[in-house]
Amino acid sequence: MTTELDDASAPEIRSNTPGSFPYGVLRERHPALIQRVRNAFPYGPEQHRALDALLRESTDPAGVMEPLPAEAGEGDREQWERWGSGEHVGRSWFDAPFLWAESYFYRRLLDAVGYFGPGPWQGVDPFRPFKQAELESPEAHAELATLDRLAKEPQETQARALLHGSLWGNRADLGFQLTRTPAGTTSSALLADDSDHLWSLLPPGAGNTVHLVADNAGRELVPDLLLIDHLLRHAHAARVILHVKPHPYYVSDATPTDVLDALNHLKQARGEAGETGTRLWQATATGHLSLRTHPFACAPLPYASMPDDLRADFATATLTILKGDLNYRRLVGDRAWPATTPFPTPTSYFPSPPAALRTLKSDVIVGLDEKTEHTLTTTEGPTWRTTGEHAVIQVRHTNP
Ligand SMILES: O=P(O)(O)OC[C@@]1(O)O[C@H](CO)[C@@H](O)[C@@H]1O
Repeated sequence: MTTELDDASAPEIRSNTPGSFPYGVLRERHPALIQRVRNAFPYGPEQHRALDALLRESTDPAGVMEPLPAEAGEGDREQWERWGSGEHVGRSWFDAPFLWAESYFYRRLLDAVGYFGPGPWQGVDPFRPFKQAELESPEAHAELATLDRLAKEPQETQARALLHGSLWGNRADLGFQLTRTPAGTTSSALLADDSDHLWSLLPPGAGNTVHLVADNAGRELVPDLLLIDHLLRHAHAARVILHVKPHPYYVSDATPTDVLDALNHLKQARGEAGETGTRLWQATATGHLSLRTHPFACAPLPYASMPDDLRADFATATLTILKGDLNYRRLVGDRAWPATTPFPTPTSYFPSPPAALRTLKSDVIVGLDEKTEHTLTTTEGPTWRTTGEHAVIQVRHTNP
């Protein structure tokens, strides 16, 4: 789905420029993450050796991507071949597309800690302690308590608050927190706000199907579930399909276990939050809310390359809500687009109207007006793209 035009006007982002955001992710964020994972589990010498090797290999600008280990199943290898391992393995981590290198890093990290087994660490999510701590944080409990007050507000106010809760929940991303400096003087701001379009696509009682492609677990997934409950309860959606990752990925990305944790967290809460948890639990039993774990959710590729079965699934949606930074990169393509590129241009291939709810945590951005881009660049320098202080709600409201 990549055209020569894309390559010329919007080259793919790579990590080979010292001082750039992607270079920092490979050189600083990944080593910090490996250290956190080591500290969180009593891994044995085998896992520590594998982590050492991955650290050396992936942070050395002269290092090359090693292949998946021999234990990786035939199916998995074939899948990674389809996703481009033949082209990138054996070459520099820094010269590969940033999206590809990052995704492969997570796949290799899971291997290093024995996630794919066999062995005692098989299936043990190396990021689970961080996700759980976040769910149990005072902030997470305080957020739930505000629901009792919100329930007394008019429905429109509730809808707006829950949409914004889901959007800004994306700031609570554990990977991002590894190297984020405390918020400065800049105030958080929505740089594009198509929320009226979003609601206009979901008239109540129209039997709408909403797909929500989740991002992080914990303090992002909980507000996502609250938004889903609102959509179902007020008939903006007759049915919601929640897409999560089939296995751990990008530190805090949500898996089915995380959905279960979040639902239990809600169900066990008092007041409105508890009632929401019970309703969502019932919605799964009746099929009004269902889960998807397509393998492509962990692919190192943009959605423009999605397989036919996933394309057919998304095509059933009245609206597909894509959460977070990584989904944004995959939706528009991880490319140095001019920031003023209209949002419908790089998303024209998507088989249903897409809505991106994203806080800005990487360089990619489209759909801004010239004045906004100019003001941000002159007042904040290039970091406005990556601090997570800004956000967008962008909707392409037409079918392809
Ligand atoms: O998708 P999310 O959770 O919003 O963000 C993922 C993220 O933290 O990971 C990448 C760097 O590691 C960046 O693209 C982005 O900031």
